[in-house]
Amino acid sequence: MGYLTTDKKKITTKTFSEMKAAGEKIAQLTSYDFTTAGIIDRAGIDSILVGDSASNVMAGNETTLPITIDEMIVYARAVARACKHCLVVCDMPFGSYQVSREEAVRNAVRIMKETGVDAVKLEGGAEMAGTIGAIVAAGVPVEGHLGLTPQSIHKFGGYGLRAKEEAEARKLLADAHALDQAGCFAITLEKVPAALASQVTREVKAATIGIGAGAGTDGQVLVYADALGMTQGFKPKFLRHFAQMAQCMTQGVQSYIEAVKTGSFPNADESY
Ligand SMILES: Nc1nc(=O)c2c([nH]1)NC[C@@H]1CN(c3ccc(C(=O)N[C@@H](CCC(=O)O)C(=O)O)cc3)CN21
Ligand SMILES: CC(C)C(=O)C(=O)O
Ligand SMILES: [Mg+2]
Repeated sequence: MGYLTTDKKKITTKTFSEMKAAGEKIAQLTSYDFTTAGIIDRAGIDSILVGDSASNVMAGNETTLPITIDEMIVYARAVARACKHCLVVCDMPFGSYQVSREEAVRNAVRIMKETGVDAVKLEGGAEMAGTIGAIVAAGVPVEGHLGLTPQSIHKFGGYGLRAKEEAEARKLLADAHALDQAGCFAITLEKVPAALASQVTREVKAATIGIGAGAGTDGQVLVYADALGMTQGFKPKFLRHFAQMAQCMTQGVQSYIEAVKTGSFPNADESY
């Protein structure tokens, strides 16, 4: 865990269960690079997720499917280096845990060894319980992910609301219990009805972290670039912009251009 530069305690998976028990909400954002993660960590976030949304946000892909474990490791290592306080979780990318239990454990161990993150996260329900159990048994904390699972986009055919029918809701509840029993310390609930997310939250030991899952979960997660208003075309109903970074950056860039073009930058003080 190492020494911290301020008095704020390092957050662990145990802190998550203490926060759940105390009813203290958990705030998680994604991040993929050293500079941004440092700002988010020092701002006091509880957890950073190195999401496979890096595939979209960092690499410009349409989906999360193409990102590789080697790419995730580069992002995760940079984030882990920057974080002194928050719990850092790394998404296992598509293909790195579905083939076999052995390969899943090998890749989870590799992420831990090569990045310095605190935990891994993977998508799926009861069908992943055995894999999750094996990763947890190897000593690696696992966060689950239910509801809208973007790595299965081609199976579902869209990013619509999940588990709105009774049968799907019952399946999600059973999946949540399976993940809980497999030893997940947390479960992401993405784009599901608020009432269902609240029920899962009441019934499982794991801390639930919602995105488009209402206010009843133990915590919330957003892609940082969405939350800070950088991804301007993306505005699902669940998203709130907490800053207008695209506007702010545009103004900064235009000031720079203007200063270069007019010759006001660099001035004498900025020259040798
Ligand atoms: N920038 C970014 N933010 C995310 O939240 C995110 C990613 N990228 N990449 C991976 C997944 C994909 N995610 C998504 C994608 C779409 C919606 C969504 O609600 N889209 C539409 C509605 C689509 C529909 O109803 O079929 C929208 O309203 O924008 C939500 C989460 C969440 N993740
Ligand atoms: C949106 C969150 C939960 C995620 O999985 C990601 O950013 O990859
Ligand atoms: Mg993800």
